[in-house]
Amino acid sequence: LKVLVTGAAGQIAYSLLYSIANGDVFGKDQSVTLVMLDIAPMAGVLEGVVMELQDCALPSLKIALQVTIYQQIYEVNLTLVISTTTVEEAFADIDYAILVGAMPRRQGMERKDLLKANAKIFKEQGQALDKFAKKTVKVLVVGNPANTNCLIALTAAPSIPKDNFTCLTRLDQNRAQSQIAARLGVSNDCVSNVIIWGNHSSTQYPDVAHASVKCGDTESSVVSCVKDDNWLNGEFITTVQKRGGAVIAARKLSSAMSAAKAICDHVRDWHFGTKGDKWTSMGIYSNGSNYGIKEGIIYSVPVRIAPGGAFTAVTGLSISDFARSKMDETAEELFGEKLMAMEFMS
Ligand SMILES: NC(=O)c1ccc[n+]([C@@H]2O[C@H](COP(=O)([O-])OP(=O)(O)OC[C@H]3O[C@@H](n4cnc5c(N)ncnc54)[C@H](O)[C@@H]3O)[C@@H](O)[C@H]2O)c1
Ligand SMILES: O=C(O)C[C@H](O)C(=O)O
Repeated sequence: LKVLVTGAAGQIAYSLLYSIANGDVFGKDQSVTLVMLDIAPMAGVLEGVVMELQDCALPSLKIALQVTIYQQIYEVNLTLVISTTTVEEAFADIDYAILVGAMPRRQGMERKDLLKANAKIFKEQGQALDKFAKKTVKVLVVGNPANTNCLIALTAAPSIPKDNFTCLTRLDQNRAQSQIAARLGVSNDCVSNVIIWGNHSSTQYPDVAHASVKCGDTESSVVSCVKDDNWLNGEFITTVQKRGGAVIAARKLSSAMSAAKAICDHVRDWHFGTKGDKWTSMGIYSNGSNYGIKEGIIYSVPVRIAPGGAFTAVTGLSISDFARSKMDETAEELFGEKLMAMEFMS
């Protein structure tokens, strides 16, 4: 497997690269060529990250480690990591593109305020995917605003199927799941089937109407266990919607460790599939057939994934009037971002 991580000298990648190299995403027995891309001024930092990866002396490594910085090649553990500063090299024949590289927001900004700065990165990288990547490449867009950047990349890569493009809302799902687990005093893995609808923004709708919690052998609905609709329809939703901002206010930097963990969860599920009747949320291209969401945006919905990566949106879930209005509000924001992106691109 050839796996590209962009923004490889940045703070999310600092956690993410370790997990991939350690076999936590594709398995310990899968050999992976890890391609690390950052912009030329970051080549020195990238070199330091590669040194650290080498110094981890990871035991299970079938991961390819070949390092090419300034034309130097280091061989590590008889395997190869390629680190590069050119887009052509980075995107050649890749199986996964994890597109992290982009400007993060600072305190007081909304994620869509980054569109002007980041849109052109995703146009260029969409074009590179179109030209150099395998046509089966699976693309995960993380850089914000993630949904609209994903749409920009997809539009610039017409030779790659639309279903190969996703954006990250797993961090929101993990946040929602952990809020519920904490409220009920259970461990996080007891809670399942939380849904994130729509945009990775403060209009997203974290929905627990179909979520369940497992205590021992019994599985019950989250709504019946929490027994507090005011909290579920109020503070719970706003906490999840605003969590990214709260982390920025506290850390003066946007989330990185939890973002890297969510990327690993997203890619692992996309690679190996979801289990049984469980689902997960991902931003996917809306073709107009799911839950009345119009065509032409990247909108987060629950999906089930087959081993190997084919996913289908979960259909037939009942949608309350409250949910309907939240789902429409976040779709509307995405159509607004799409218009803005088109202006910046023209
Ligand atoms: N979707 C999510 O859940 C989620 C979560 C956290 C952060 N993010 C977003 O992820 C992005 C990265 O966050 P970070 O904290 O790692 O930022 P960072 O500033 O620490 O790192 C970003 C890296 O990207 C590099 N970069 C910039 N332009 C590039 C290009 N054209 N090609 C390759 N690399 C490029 C920068 O040089 C830098 O090293 C931000 O946009 C942030 O808002 C999204
Ligand atoms: O909030 C941000 O800007 C970073 C990231 O999207 C997050 O949700 O933590």
